[in-house]
Amino acid sequence: MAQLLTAAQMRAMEQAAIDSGAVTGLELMERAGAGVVEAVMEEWPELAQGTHRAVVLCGPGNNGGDGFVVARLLKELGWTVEVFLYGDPEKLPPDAKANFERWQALGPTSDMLDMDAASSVALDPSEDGILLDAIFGTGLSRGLEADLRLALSSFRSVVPVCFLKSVNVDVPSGLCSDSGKWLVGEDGFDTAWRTDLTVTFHRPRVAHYLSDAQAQSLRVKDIGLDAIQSQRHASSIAPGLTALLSDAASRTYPLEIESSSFGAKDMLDAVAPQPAITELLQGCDGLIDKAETGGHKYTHGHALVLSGGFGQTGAARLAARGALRIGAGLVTLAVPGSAQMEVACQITGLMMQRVEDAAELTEVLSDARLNALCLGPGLGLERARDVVPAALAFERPTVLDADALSAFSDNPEMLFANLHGACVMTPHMGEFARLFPDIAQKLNAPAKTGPAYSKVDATRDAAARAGCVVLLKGPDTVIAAPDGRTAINAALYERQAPWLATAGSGDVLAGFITGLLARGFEPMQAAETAAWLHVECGRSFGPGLIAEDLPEILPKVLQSRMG
Ligand SMILES: NC(=O)C1=CN([C@@H]2O[C@H](COP(=O)(O)OP(=O)(O)OC[C@H]3O[C@@H](n4cnc5c(N)ncnc54)[C@H](O)[C@@H]3O)[C@@H](O)[C@H]2O)[C@@H](O)CC1
Ligand SMILES: [K+]
Repeated sequence: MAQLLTAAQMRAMEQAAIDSGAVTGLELMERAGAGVVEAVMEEWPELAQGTHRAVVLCGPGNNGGDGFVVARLLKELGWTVEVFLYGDPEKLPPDAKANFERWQALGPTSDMLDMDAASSVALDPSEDGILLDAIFGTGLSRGLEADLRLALSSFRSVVPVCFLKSVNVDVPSGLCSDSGKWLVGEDGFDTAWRTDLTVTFHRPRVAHYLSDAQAQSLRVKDIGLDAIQSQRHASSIAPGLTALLSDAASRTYPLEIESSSFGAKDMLDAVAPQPAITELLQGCDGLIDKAETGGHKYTHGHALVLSGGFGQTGAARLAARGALRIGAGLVTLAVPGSAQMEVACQITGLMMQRVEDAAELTEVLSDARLNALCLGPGLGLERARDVVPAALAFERPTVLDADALSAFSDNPEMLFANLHGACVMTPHMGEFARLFPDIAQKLNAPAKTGPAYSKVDATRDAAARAGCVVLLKGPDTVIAAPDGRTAINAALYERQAPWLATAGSGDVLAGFITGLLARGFEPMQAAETAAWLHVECGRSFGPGLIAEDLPEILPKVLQSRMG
């Protein structure tokens, strides 16, 4: 678990620390610069040996100030350091200016817009090292102007020629730190580029987990705000925004901020996956101890997974297997007559029930022990339009995926009218855009100014409109509840699991969520936990993964959490 901060929140925390008198802005900047140097050495231990080369690009604000600190520290280590500035040194804010002046005592600063600046760097490819982007951080307010973009791309073209690693201070310049969007300039162009390393401070920004096209690696360096904050009153206020990274990560206690611009509504609470995971493992213990405790399979819930017709049952079978593996006591596949033989030949451990249409489903659901439903994988559009309203009428915990969403593309209002608070919708971006066209349009529109409308904003808005949990898939899966609680399950950086992009993977995720709903997890918790475990399964299996492997690797993942 990691708590994520917006630019405004980070600024408010820094300001509160400075106002408390415990630290100065200059000291925080020094720690930030030292943190960057430390992160670079950690990322590439070979750079910690001997001397190397740094090309440092500084901007007109405090991000640039961090850059001047890095330049000085590396120069003191004996590195060859070349510094370029975008902007007027006279207009630098006070802390950045102080560090500019300290750098000036050690070496020159050139104009970054000088046409020959980048080519002079390229002339000497003799030493490896870093290209440091300290142009803009959390203060970026609009897209980069064309002359700066041109200069930046010239410097970037030097990177492979000179064997440099590309490093960003805080965020890559041009990326909106609240939304993960690359802001476009007046001419509609942006500066998108995937770099080697981003070094940020105190806590990650929201953007670090919202875009997979920014940096290969992310390091978060402590600048002493935790130590200051532990001397102050700690608070946590919902609704929260969390990255579901690891239940082993440290707990966070946000500073209590008195600034009026820093309202409770924006505060990020630490809604960790820890409680959910713990509960799940206790559930597994319960299964193991079933004989002793007298537990019964019905006490672990009974999930019903609706299947499509003949030749279309694979997706539902995958979902059902996922639901069973994650701990539902019983899982039944609801199958039309045409597909009964096909399903019967393929399943073990699962049960089967003939459900031809909405009327038969209504009859089957009169059994109140069927306490979680999965609608969508392989269901078929026509069958979905028939059975989905009938299923939703029972107001049981329900996952809606794939065809259960696509079937209502032409009339999303009809679906929304039937949804209830115990539902979890799991659209991918295409399905999302068909159900929430206006929200998707807002999300996909190029942004010239920040903070831009983000995937977090879009998922929250969709959850509020639908009145249920929405899980919007991607390498940066966002999960939001109608009350504003939000989590990002990011399969980025060290949690990358590209193998999850395989046919049927989403069906298993729907099954995982359904299984947890059957176990009594509340919808948000079920979606968060299932999404987290889904990525862990992908990581655990590794290359060669097919969807069938996901439920089968789950026991190993769960056992590893039991320690
Ligand atoms: N506030 C603090 O105490 C600390 C801040 N730190 C650093 O400070 C950064 C934030 O500093 P700032 O708030 O000064 O913001 P930035 O340094 O990101 O940039 C702000 C400046 O850039 C200008 N600007 C914004 N977008 C522009 C564009 N597209 N074209 C041209 N100019 C543009 C603004 O008018 C402003 O002058 C953080 O990202 C972090 O790197 C760290 O030193 C830690 C301590
Ligand atoms: K930067």
